[in-house]
Amino acid sequence: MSYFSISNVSKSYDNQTALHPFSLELEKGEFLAIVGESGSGKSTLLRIMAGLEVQDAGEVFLDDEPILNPKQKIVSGYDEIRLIHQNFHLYPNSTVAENLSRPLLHYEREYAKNRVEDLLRLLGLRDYRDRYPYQLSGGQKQKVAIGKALSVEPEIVLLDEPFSSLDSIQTQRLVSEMKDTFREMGTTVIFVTHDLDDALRLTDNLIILQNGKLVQKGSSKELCERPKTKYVARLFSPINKLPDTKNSYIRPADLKLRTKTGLLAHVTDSRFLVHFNSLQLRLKESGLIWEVDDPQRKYEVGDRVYVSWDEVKVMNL
Ligand SMILES: Nc1ncnc2c1ncn2[C@@H]1O[C@H](COP(=O)(O)OP(=O)(O)OP(=O)(O)O)[C@@H](O)[C@H]1O
Repeated sequence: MSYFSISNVSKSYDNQTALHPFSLELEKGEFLAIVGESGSGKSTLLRIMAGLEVQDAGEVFLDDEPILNPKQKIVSGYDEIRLIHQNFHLYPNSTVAENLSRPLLHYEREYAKNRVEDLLRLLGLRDYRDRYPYQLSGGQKQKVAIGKALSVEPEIVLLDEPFSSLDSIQTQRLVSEMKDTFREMGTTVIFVTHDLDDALRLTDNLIILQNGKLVQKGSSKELCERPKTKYVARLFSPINKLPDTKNSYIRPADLKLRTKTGLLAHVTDSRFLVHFNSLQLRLKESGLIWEVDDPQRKYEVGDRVYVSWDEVKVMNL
């Protein structure tokens, strides 16, 4: 059996299925991101993994030991598996160093002291050790919250959208810093998020969850090039339906714009984006509206263009 193993775990609330039978095997030190829209069952799954939620069926094992749920264990949860979410709690009247040492009250004093020093170094918070939470930025507060969870040296860290209160630049920086910290500690990490970009900053090992079901597992390249469903395909870009087909689609970046040969269309809208212009086209014959990338910024609203593509780029979903 793998280091962390989830076997056919499922859960319903009031006869509504939140999680269909879900299985997963992770090795020690592995990083995994679970991506899914709101309500797809991500938090339910993490809470079951952490022993904080009673599942209807299935089992979770860490190092061959069963993780017991709140019905089976008096004090629910485990020091070895820490769940970190957005609504972090810091002690407002305690400094950064005191916040980090609070979970270590029952540990030997010397050990606790060294552990806090290690965490301050790992998290780049040494200059802030004597500050109070109100004197910190949102990103620094979140780092202290993550540090609190890491103080007891968990084997597994479950991140439940912990960065959603931060802006995207803070999130990018924090995710890459945390990645180094987790690597240095050898921690196994599962990160759930609705944002594929955030997920990819941590790892390329992805699971896509939709309506409580695992729809696809793989690297970003595999999921982008061979998505199994429209939902997976749309995580990477909009998709355009080919005329006169039932389920064939093409991505805006895979379309070529020409002044001759192809499907005739008119440019109805153009947006200037960082790396290309995003055009909206109306196809003459079918009337379909398509999105097309124009990396050369060549076309303008009202232009006539011809669109073509490579058959290998067509996705049948
Ligand atoms: N305690 C509960 N009682 C009843 N229904 C619940 C409960 N917790 C979750 N659900 C339902 O289960 C489904 C999955 O919820 P869950 O919170 O796991 O999804 P999620 O992917 O984490 O969503 P979000 O990203 O919005 O947090 C949702 O339909 C939700 O309404």
